[in-house]
Amino acid sequence: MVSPQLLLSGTPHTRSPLAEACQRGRVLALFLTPPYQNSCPHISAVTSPSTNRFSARSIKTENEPAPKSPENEAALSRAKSVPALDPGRGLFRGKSPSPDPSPLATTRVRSPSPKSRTPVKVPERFKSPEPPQSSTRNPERVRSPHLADPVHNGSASETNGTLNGNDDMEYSDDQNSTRKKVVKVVRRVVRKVLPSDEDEYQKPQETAKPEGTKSTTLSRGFSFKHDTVKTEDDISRDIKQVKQRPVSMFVNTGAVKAAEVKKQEEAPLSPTEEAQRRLMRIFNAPLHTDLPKPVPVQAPEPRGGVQGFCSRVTCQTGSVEDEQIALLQSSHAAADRSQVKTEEQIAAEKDWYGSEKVWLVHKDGFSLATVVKTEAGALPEGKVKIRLEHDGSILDVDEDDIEKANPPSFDRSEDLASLLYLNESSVMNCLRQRYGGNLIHTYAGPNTVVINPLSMPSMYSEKVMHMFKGCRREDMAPHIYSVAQRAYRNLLTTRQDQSIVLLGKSGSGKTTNTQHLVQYLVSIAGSTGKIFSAEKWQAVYTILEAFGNSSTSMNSNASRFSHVVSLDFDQAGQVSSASIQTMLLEKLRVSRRPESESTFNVFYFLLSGADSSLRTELHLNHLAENSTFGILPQTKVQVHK
Ligand SMILES: Nc1ncnc2c1ncn2[C@@H]1O[C@H](COP(=O)(O)OP(=O)(O)OP(=O)(O)O)[C@@H](O)[C@H]1O
Repeated sequence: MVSPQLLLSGTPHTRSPLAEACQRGRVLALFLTPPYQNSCPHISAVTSPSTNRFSARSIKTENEPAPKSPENEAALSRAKSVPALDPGRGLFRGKSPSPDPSPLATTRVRSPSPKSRTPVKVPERFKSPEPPQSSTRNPERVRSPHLADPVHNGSASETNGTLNGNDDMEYSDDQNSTRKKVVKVVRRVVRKVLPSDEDEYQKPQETAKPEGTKSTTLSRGFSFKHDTVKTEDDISRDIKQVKQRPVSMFVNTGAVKAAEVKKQEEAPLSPTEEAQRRLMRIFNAPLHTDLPKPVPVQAPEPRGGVQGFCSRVTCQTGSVEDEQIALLQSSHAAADRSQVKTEEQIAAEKDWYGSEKVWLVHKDGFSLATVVKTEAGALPEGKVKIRLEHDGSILDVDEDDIEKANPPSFDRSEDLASLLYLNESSVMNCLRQRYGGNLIHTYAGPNTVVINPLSMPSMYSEKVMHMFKGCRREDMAPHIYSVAQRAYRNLLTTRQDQSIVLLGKSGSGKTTNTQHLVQYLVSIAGSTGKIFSAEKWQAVYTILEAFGNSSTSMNSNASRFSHVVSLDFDQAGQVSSASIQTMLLEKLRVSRRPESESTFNVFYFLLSGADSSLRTELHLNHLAENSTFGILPQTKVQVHK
């Protein structure tokens, strides 16, 4: 299962990559600002461009000054007492946090939007439904204007049926049953002719409606997910989803994916889905047996100079951590060595080129083949004869379906840009070979591709960090720490802003890698007066995650907002302040959450933290026990110093 990829770039900051990234969707960005800059003007480059109209509008609205009103003034005065989330005025700047930071921290990490929110005029049809009218009331008062006249054709009454269910008392039973039948038939026909998303969306609600639950007074054009009475099962299911998260992230995702794959086998796939499945097949396929065996894990001898490997850590103990270091070192050394070829290798490569190896691209991935030479005119134009390597079968295929293969020495190439033949199959083959050897990071020119390992490898530790400290990019194996190191080094040598933008689909590891970047920078650079630390960052992020993360079909702890982290450095190269700006929070999830996905984590945390009297008071006493999330009431408030 797996392998969403993640593209990272650690290049000197310019507006264009960020703007481009933002146009593509949700991104994470990390800015490093040298000492001469007190504020970071680039955040606007992240916030303003967006192709998502809804998001763009909400940002714009939120940033506009609000009209003066008592409420707004109160909000403004509140905002004044809270440090703004300007990049230059970081959360961690200045004094250490007060001993009881929890309420303040929550406010301080808020997106700056509320203080200037413009009241939105809600169109009449989008307003919350009125409470159901009592049947003793005068029907004239509650009747919808659409039903001023008695309706006999059924369809019209269906459109408004839920608005005036009680009004129908004036009809006789016979009329009612006939009407209902007609409504059913019309509804069925309409659904068949015009199957819409909305219908699909409403279907589960109808089936899930518990017996005895009255229809809610909703217009057909808009409905709230929670307007149907939520059963204990629904709530417990949501709780379970969150509970399962820390235990087995990928088992969950895998189960969902497996179910999806089954479904998709029946339905035609979109090009994106098809590409995703092809990717999964490639990464799940066993490694090609003809390829050279992985280089034995052993630390190379430390060498100095520009081309030498920057080896600060030697492996003595043989722990898992050391193995990882040795693996990185040996793969880098092997890549280095591959530039100097022995006579044997040169001869083997000559053979390779002489036999003209190609990749045959097919729907399951690509297969190695050799072009069979034929006489001119023996094959129709545009066709080529090949012999597949794995079973020796001869095929006539389209020229467009083959791509040139690189010699095996390029299989674990550290930089995709250095491949002799740069095509999709060769790139995938290189990534696949590296992934099979536990090497999830690969350079792609100035960028770095990271493949989600779906496990917790020991490639992130202080020891590994130390290995990268002070090194140059060419002396280091590809790693997320080398991205951070390169940005830090550039910052110190050029005194220019640096940015690292993380791109990738949901679940590809943007958040995880941001954590590693921050951790690396703060532990390597240090922090002035310990104002900033990895623990403080983690504490802030815990709160952000509670309010902005939820379980989705792609990721059981998906961030439903974008954020920009800025680190400011002083003359000594230490972190002097940090800030985080959040944007594009998927607020709609509160009122309209997608089927089989949860709402924001904080709701489940609150439920699990409520004591029994509060639960009884709120009629929540039938919910699962407090320990559902492993958060006990007395320990649920954690103060991070
Ligand atoms: N390099 C990695 N090493 C270990 N685990 C990883 C790595 N990258 C991702 N993961 C795991 O994959 C899961 C998803 O990662 P993460 O939440 O960072 O993805 P994301 O891109 O931020 O997703 P979203 O956009 O939905 O928020 C996490 O459980 C994380 O532990």
